Amino acid sequence: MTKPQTKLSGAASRAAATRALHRVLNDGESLTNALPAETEQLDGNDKRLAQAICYGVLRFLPTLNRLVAAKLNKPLKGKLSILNTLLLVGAYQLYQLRTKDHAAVSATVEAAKQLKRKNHTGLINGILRQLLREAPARDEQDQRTLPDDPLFNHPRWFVDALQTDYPERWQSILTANNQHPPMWLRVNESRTSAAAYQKQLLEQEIIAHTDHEVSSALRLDKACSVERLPGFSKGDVSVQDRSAQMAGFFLNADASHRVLDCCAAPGGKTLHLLERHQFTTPLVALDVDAQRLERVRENLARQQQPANIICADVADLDAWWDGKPFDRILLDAPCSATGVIRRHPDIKWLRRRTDIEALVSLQATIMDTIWQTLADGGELLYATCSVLKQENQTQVEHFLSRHQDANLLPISEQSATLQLFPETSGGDGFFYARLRKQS
Ligand SMILES: C[S@@+](CC[C@H](N)C(=O)[O-])C[C@H]1O[C@@H](n2cnc3c(N)ncnc32)[C@H](O)[C@@H]1O
Repeated sequence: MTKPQTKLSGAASRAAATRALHRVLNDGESLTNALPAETEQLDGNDKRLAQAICYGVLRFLPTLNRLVAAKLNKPLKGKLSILNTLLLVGAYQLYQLRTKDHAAVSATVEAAKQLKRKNHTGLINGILRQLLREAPARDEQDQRTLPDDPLFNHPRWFVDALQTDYPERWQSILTANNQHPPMWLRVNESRTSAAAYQKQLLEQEIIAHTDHEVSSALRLDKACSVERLPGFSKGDVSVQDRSAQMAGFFLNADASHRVLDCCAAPGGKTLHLLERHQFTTPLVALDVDAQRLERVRENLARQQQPANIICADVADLDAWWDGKPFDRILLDAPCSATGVIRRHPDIKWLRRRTDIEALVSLQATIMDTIWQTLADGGELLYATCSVLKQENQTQVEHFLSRHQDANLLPISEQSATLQLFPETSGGDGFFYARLRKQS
């Protein structure tokens, strides 16, 4: 006889979350890959629960690790390390989810069986019950406050880097990184306005807010599935953070320009450019990653937009460039992604200090190479979703010192370049610099 569905599915979501987290924490895989692979078989609610658990555990990993480690006689290592991950999953639920305590404990114990650790259900049950006994009372939001972490649940190297770069605001950046990001939409302004689409959303009982700076942006009060968004399938609207939407405006393109988007996948910014301009010469969307380029193709098909898609290493000009200069180049560079930790908390544990040096060097190589393909008088928009100066201001300063024919064009009347932080605008951490080639 099959067991009652509720019990089984509750355990399945905890087991799936544990496996996905284990792939991230032990195998170094990204959550973007691991989570869909592990939750494929789950229904909608269980998928959402597994996702919430994974994000939460990654946001508060050091704190949860400490809570669990204090209850273990010896660390759970090697083949038993999956049990440690399961305990993190259990501890997170007890502190931060509204699930009834007994349900959270029993579903997590049941998950141990699904993870083929039947012999350890007693251990899991005992530790979770100990944690529960010692946990503080639930607050008005029905949550328990997790103990503070001196590094705000971030790796030491990153905290050090932020303290150096931003002595005034490093703490608020770290705090913001552990919060849920809002869902932002980009309205296709060639078809409708953000204000008009906001009204359409309201008819579906979806509350959205316009943005004082980014005309295409709408922030949703509550995230929802894209199927609920009117006109999503035909490209009336896309999901894109407000900071990322700025690229489409800062590139300063017009329809007569020959445009290169040289790190284009998965195509969010390419599409925005195509929505904004009916280019007479097809925009070139290039990326080195063939799989990610498939996403560009899908996105273009959804919007029925044309582009010249090229799979190549942008630094290998012989492989892809026809020698015709570009008037505008968007370089949305490969970067540490430290500005989008809210959306990808796994970045905190996957990224290493040494990766930054390698990324800075790759960015410089790409910038130097594509500068050759820019027309005299043309403009390059350099963008990253990083908050580290090395990849941003310092990178641009070094570029300017290497290229006497490059001038920095101010982003606004107030600032030469723009560094956005996750805590200020409700958008992600992003950096923009506009560079013009002398004619
Ligand atoms: C920040 S992502 C781009 C996001 C994209 N612009 C968007 O808005 O959807 C950086 C991209 O750079 C690509 N990339 C990294 N090294 C590259 C290289 N040498 N040549 C071309 N693309 C590269 C990666 O595959 C990745 O898709």
